[in-house]
Amino acid sequence: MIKLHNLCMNYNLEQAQLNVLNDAQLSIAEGETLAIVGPSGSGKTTLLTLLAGLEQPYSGDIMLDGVKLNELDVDSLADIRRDKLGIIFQSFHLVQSLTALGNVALPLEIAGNKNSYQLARKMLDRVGLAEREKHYPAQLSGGEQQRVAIARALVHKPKLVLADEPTGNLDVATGATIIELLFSLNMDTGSTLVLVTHDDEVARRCKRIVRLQNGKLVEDQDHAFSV
Ligand SMILES: Nc1ncnc2c1ncn2[C@@H]1O[C@H](COP(=O)(O)OP(=O)(O)OP(=O)(O)O)[C@@H](O)[C@H]1O
Repeated sequence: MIKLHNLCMNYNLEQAQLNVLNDAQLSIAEGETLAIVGPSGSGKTTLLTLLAGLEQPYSGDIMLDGVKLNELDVDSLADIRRDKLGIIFQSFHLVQSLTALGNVALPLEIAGNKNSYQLARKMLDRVGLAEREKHYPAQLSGGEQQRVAIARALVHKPKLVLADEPTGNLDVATGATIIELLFSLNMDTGSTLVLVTHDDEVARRCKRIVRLQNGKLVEDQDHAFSV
């Protein structure tokens, strides 16, 4: 489903170049759950941004279902995001002027789905927020906002879900609930899940763990998937 081939990503600093990814290789099969771990600044978010087609690599290929994202223009990348991707960020990224229901319905509205509000309502119910559909993000707690964000990311049943530190802004107990919800919904939809995390326990919930080390992706061979 996903194949990274000789992926390189550099950022230009004032006097030098920062090589964040250096010939990184990775294959992810359909339906897999994969955690990306590594020290702060190792390039985890950069990698997720590339997988989402939000940035272009310096060189190398990012293939999603056989299509090279690095050869597409911004409009085609936006189409792929709309049709195939669900993205969950650490800081929720909800639209503040829309209600919880409006936020969840948004991806379906954009795709022209005629049942968008009906499906969004069902999804809000699934994340336990049916009673809060008319509330705006500012009226919800961090954990509730992240539940809305997860509902929004999954409502159109994307093939690929990308989550960047989804519990990073939440307390431990709320974070654990959010992770349970994310894995349970992911199991329902059968989507591929790529998750960036600093939390070993969260990483161990995934079928595979891949470590970013000096710009390369190294599979954690000791990780025995036991869920
Ligand atoms: N737009 C940018 N311009 C210049 N440097 C950048 C840019 N984006 C990221 N970087 C640098 O690239 C490196 C990798 O950043 P990235 O955010 O991908 O790391 P990370 O592993 O996700 O870190 P953390 O765990 O702290 O979130 C860092 O040194 C960062 O400062």
